[in-house]
Amino acid sequence: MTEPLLKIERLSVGFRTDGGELKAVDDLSLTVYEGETVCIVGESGSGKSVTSQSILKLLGRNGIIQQGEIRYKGHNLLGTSEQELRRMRGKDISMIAQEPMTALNPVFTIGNQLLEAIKLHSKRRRREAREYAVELLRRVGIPRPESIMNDYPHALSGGMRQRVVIAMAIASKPPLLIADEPTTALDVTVQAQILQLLKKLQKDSGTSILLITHDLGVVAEMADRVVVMYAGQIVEQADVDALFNRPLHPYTQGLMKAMPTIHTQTDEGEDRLISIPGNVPMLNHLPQGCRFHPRCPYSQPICRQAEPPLAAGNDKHLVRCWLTIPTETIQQAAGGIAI
Ligand SMILES: Nc1ncnc2c1ncn2[C@@H]1O[C@H](COP(=O)(O)OP(=O)(O)OP(=O)(O)O)[C@@H](O)[C@H]1O
Repeated sequence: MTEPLLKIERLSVGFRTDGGELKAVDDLSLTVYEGETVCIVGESGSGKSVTSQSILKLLGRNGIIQQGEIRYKGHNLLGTSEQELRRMRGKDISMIAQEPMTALNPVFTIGNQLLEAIKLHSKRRRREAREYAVELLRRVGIPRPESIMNDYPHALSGGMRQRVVIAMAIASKPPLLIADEPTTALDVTVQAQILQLLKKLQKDSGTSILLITHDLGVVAEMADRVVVMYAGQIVEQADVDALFNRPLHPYTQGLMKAMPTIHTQTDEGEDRLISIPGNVPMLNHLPQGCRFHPRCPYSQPICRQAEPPLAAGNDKHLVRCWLTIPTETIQQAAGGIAI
């Protein structure tokens, strides 16, 4: 197999806070290969955004990379200067955020901002750049692109703004797109259109996508591989079909039961949402043992005492759960704790 485009190895990220240092991401490893979509899924606060922000060192001032490596085309991003990273942002790796207005400046026209993004990494003359900008707007499905160039962001709907942000993000044809909840702020029908757009762009240009979402519906639609995070750790990682056909971690199983489907409708035809009881633990009050055990319907004594390793279930399917580990191995690891 070829080298991955992006390889994160044993990454831990902390934050200095008034209450001491918090570990928001704990010993996380993942890879993204050329042309594939990897989804990171998990509830709010599980460390998805912190993972993606670490890639281009966009953590706030109180963020600290405690350990690990992030390699893009074999090049260690964590050892890269701020100047070099600034050159890489947009050219090699682009980010699409949840709320398009965070990427757009309300006082400049769409055309100004798109031309700026184009000229940042290419030597096109003004006329060529303008033609390319119009072509990009057309490619992301914006009707009447020439006239939209003169509009200000507030004149567009949320879905159209997100299309503009995507146009800016792909202007320099970056091999890797990081999209952090790109459809969460949009209406359901618009969400589907934006996902279709990302898929089409990927098919046309072979871009890799690291997609962050809390929505398993989005994962089913988009992912080749899935990373499930809980309280800063990966709890399961698998190809999308393997994950949906046979989720191994009780947390993933819970997320799937919480997905609205026709099977969860009541006799009156209303959606009955089954939620996972309890909440994600606070990072400064993590439970001993498995971080999910207080919410887990299958919790055993070992789960309350020792943290399970992330281990191979079958083939490339990884899971962090004592229930999937053979009893003899647990007894050896736990030194005789009852299971
Ligand atoms: N600058 C910061 N200072 C302190 N704690 C932070 C900071 N940024 C993030 N955190 C904490 O890190 C943890 C992980 O946050 P992160 O934003 O990655 O979660 P998430 O899974 O992306 O959730 P969401 O979907 O709500 O964004 C949270 O507990 C969050 O409060």
